[in-house]
Amino acid sequence: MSRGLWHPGLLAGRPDGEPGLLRNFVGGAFTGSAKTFTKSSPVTGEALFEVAEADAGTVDAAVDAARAALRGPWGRMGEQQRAAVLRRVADELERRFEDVVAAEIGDTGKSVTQARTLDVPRGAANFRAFADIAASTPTESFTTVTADGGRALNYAVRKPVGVVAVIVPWNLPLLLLTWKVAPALACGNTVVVKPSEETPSSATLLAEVMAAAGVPDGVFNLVHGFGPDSAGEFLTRHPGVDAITFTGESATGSAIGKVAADGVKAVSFELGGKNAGLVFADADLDAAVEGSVRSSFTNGGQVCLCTERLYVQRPVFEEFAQRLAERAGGLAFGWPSDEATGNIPLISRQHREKVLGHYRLAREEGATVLAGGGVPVFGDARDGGWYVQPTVLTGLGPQTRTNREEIFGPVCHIAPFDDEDEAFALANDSEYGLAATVWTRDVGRAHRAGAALDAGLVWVNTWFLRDLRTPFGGMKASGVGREGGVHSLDFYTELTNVCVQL
Ligand SMILES: NC(=O)c1ccc[n+]([C@@H]2O[C@H](COP(=O)([O-])OP(=O)(O)OC[C@H]3O[C@@H](n4cnc5c(N)ncnc54)[C@H](O)[C@@H]3O)[C@@H](O)[C@H]2O)c1
Ligand SMILES: O=C/C=C/C=C(\O)C(=O)O
Repeated sequence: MSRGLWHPGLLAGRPDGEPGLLRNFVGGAFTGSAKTFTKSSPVTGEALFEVAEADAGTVDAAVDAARAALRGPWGRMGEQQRAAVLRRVADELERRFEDVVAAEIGDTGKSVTQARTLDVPRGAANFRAFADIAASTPTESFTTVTADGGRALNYAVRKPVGVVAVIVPWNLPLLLLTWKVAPALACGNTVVVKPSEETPSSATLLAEVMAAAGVPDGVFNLVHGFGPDSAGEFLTRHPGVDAITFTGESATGSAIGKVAADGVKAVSFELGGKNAGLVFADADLDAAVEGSVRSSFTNGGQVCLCTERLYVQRPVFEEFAQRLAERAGGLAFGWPSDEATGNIPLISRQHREKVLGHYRLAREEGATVLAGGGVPVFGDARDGGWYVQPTVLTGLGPQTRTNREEIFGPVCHIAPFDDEDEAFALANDSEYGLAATVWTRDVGRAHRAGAALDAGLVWVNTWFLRDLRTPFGGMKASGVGREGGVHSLDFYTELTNVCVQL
């Protein structure tokens, strides 16, 4: 018999008896369903959970519950009261800290160090940040002088959009879910969330947290399932949904965009990337190597912000390439529960096939493999999981598929450049425009990069350093719109301008 859903065995990616059942959460109650699917461990391939797949009727019930809750106590609260509820959610998440860590590791196989320092703290931080932002951001007001010399007062009122569908991927499950749920709720909306089929656990635990924190029934609803012809599509097609916020692949964003257009629904899309890192010869090379190890290999390279294209100025290219390859080869393959673990498994067999397909393609395109390129052998249960070696490639031109397609694994290609203009042009030569990272000691160049690079996020001498008040999102195929700070308020509210003739 299982010792509960979030048992310590998950920290090693192992089951503990019979797989537990993860259920949908509708109108404040957990509900099962006729159909279930199996969630397996990326670490060992063993079955961890059965998950209740929401059918169209369950999605209807979730949307109805969300709509009804808009008219209930939630709809009557002021923003300060809602902020207080969200702070209780953050407190409760922290009280359940080790359960959430176990849930995240069970689903993804990520390292305990990352879960404890990034994923779970950011979950709590998202609720506190948007409680503060929503409760303290003013709206505009203008006095108008009319033709006859009279006066009119204009002021804007923020109102919730209504029922928001939140559809998120598997790579940073709690972080990405709460990054959207927190501002949506802070603005007075109600939500129906659809986590990835690969990562049902932390969203289920968040439903427990919501109930314990006193979030009124129907404000947070959860439906499990897949995309097409399943919970994801039922939700985006639902006429009762007012807005869709989505993080995931660009192709999925495009499919959802078509459906949203039919329903004339507002969308916010955070999509894929093929992010460049630029290392100039004047950079602190130690910092650039360590920063690039992080930016290419964190979370098994499964972060939309990860660097898959590194361009290094010619005088330091050889040294940088050699040092990066050595560091990649030296990253520890521990169990998730080992604090020193540097490599984590990919999320699924299917995703590993995709990444290994790219490793093969790179060789076919003529790449030189400086590190990795294959699958590690453990001699233990992890051989049943979805690990690949962190991989450093070189020798390919900018038009190769390796340098154009998002791989979403622990892999980067490294190529030399001669001057700043060439570096910026190479970085911009992409269908995507999410993030760029620049390593330089030249302060003028740092600012020129910020202006020149076609990316929603430009980091200088750092990577993935986040302030939740700042705009976040991508250009080109990397997204539509911005979230973060007041930009989240703009998406999760409707503004009514009130004009009063004085
Ligand atoms: N820009 C960002 O902020 C950001 C952040 C994280 C991940 N990503 C991107 O996410 C991708 C990896 O995640 P993934 O593989 O889970 O993405 P995905 O697009 O396959 O799936 C994302 C979510 O959409 C659902 N979905 C799939 N098809 C759907 C449909 N037709 N209708 C409704 N829902 C549907 C999935 O079930 C899942 O919950 C990468 O491309 C990565 O770059 C982007
Ligand atoms: O995988 C993508 C990471 C996205 C990060 C955020 O959305 C964030 O830090 O708010």
